[in-house]
Amino acid sequence: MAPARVTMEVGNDGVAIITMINPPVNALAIPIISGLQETFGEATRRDDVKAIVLTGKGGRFSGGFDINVFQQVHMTGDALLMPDVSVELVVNVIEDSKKPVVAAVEGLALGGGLELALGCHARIAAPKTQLGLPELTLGIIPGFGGTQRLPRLVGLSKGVEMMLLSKSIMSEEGRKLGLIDAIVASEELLKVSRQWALDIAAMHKPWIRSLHKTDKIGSLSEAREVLKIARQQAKKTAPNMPQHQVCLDVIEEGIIHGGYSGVLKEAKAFKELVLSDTSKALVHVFFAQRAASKVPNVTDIGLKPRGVKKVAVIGGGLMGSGIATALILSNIYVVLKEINSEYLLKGIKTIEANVQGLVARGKLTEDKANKALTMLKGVLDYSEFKNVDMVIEAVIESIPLKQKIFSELEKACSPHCILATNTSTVDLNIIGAKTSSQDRIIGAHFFSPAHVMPLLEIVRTEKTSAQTILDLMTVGKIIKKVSVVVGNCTGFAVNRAFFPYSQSANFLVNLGVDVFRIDSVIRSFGFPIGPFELLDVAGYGVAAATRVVFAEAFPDRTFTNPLVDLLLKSGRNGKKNGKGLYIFEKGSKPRPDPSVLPIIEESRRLTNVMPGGKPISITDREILEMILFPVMNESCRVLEEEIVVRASDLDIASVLGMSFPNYRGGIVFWADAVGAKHIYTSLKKWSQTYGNFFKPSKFLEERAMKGIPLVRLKTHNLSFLNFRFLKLKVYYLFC
Ligand SMILES: C[C@H](O)CC(=O)SCCNC(=O)CCNC(=O)[C@H](O)C(C)(C)COP(=O)(O)OP(=O)(O)OC[C@H]1O[C@@H](n2cnc3c(N)ncnc32)[C@H](O)[C@@H]1OP(=O)(O)O
Repeated sequence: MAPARVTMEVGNDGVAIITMINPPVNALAIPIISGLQETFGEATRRDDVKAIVLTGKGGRFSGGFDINVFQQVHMTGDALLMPDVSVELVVNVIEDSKKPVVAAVEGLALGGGLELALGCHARIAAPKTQLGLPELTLGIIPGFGGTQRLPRLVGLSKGVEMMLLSKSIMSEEGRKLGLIDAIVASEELLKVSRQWALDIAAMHKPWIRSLHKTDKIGSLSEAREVLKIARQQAKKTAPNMPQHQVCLDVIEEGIIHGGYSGVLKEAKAFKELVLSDTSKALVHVFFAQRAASKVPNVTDIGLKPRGVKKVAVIGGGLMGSGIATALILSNIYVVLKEINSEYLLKGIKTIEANVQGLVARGKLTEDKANKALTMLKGVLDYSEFKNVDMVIEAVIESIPLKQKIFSELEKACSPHCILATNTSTVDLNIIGAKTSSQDRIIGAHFFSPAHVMPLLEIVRTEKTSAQTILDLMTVGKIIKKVSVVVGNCTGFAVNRAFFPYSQSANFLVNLGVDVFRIDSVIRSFGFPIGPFELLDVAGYGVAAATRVVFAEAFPDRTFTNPLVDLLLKSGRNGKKNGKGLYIFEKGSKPRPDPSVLPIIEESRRLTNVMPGGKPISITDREILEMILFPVMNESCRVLEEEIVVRASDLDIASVLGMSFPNYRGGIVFWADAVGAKHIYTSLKKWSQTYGNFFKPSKFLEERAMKGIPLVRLKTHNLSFLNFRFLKLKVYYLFC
């Protein structure tokens, strides 16, 4: 690939076209920043240049500052690796240029990319160009003046909303808001932009320095009110992340003391935040997500994905209908098969309700909803299966039933059809045992609700062909899921690593710890709900079924306890019947139900694990550790058995599949920040008191003893990760 560079071409009309070239997104890498300094310098000096147009090559303006540089800063701790762009380039060179500068924006202008455009004197955009400042998702704030210029162009409330929610807008909305001066067809973009620049030079169009605009900010008291409300909301929605409040402080500085003062404060805060633990974790998650799309011997051997246009889904229950919804929303034809018309109708109604739910929440237009529903057909037999490209089986977790279905599929489908199962636990070799199609059998493990949750766990056996894996990954991309390819074992990667999660929470309850306190500790850590509310929401049936599977697979480390059975016996069914450990009432948040306490007491009496029969005394930190360290312990086994390609795959899977807080980087990243030694010593101590459930794995023991980070797998020679590990401060914070 050619190196990142900036070119300049001066036309006969006296307009210099400065183009950033760094595919695929023209990220502002260091050579691009220095290239901009040089070319702008030259354009300013040259007498034949009257005006300047800034653009990006390849239909994308810029995806922002090069995030790889943040990673280098995290590895070295050296914030000086980041050049001073905000004042030296955007203010001094672009905004204060003696020659007008127009941004010709196409495809996307995000983060630092949009900030460069904001520093220009006008912005011309192609239709459907994505514009946004998503920096907060990386644990930082905009650092090239975006906190000051965006509110001055679009208004304070809108600017705050776009930054705090990292919400992009399209150029059409940008035009209405005043962010974009004109929208023109892609082919006309440069022509119109160069004329616009000449018009500014000739004073036919206004020469606007957005940093000096004040008309859209409102009065000081109005601005303070907007910021106050935003602060309160951010406290609730992002309680453990510093960048939200810092962003608001920086905006306020500019409102009180002027835009330039705001720019200076922003630059300082930006550099501090880059070094924060939150930024380290979120940048790690950014790259973990992209790394998951690269699977050795699948995506790097020159295979081309075969088109998957029509998919059959077997089973219209919760999972099947969710999967069918996800497919039709992305224009893939779905044949939904059920065993009788009553179940089929129920499945179709669920899909319709899923689609209408998205309309009601403003996530889908009525037109698109209607179009999606035309992509769905219900059937009761296999006659439509001849020409489907893929089947996804989503029936109950019964091995004989799944084996029967797969034998039937072999006959009903073409020999090239992909045969996928949505099982969350059952070994794929067992499901395909009665077929001779093992090369095209694959796991497509969706998370509930399948049309909403972003993760697709793709399970391969040693016989699954690379083509089959690639095709399913491609379907994942089309339906906007993040695919993580994992190996075949009980529970695969996510459910396997997390099976101790609810068991350790139950262990604590049986040791005398309050159910609702446990949920609250887990929520404070950053999970959206605690393990017991999750139990109520997911339903006790799921818990009972998976408990058996894991108990059979891992009898040495399973904590069996009677709580779910006791709850069921007392007529509680969780959210399903409105009564579990919590009370569920329409229109209000689930409330802890104190009348459940005698049932919990009964469970404690039956398990009899409390030392001396008395409830243990425990801190919040210990509660968190006793719940998450067993998960890390099992994650170590997943890493050791190479169920995942790389440790960061488990990080992204834990974030997207289990809602592990992304600002803690995922389960393995967080474990390394805590330190293998501390995890190992704690587990060892608990195993001596409470038994094998807590016994540390060999992998963890080895890493703890040798001081090697968990992230490093046998097969990878990633010596720099060791370096990163040494640099990581333990950022094990409770907020
Ligand atoms: C000072 C400033 O205020 C600070 C900043 O600007 S911070 C950066 C702000 N910008 C962002 O957060 C945008 C991040 N990027 C994205 O959201 C998406 O990549 C995108 C919407 C631009 C494109 O998405 P999509 O087309 O699906 O491609 P995607 O696979 O994500 O990215 C393509 C490649 O570009 C890389 N890339 C994207 N944005 C990048 C960036 N800002 N820096 C470095 N690399 C970047 C990705 O890592 C990926 O690399 P790979 O092929 O080696 O894995």
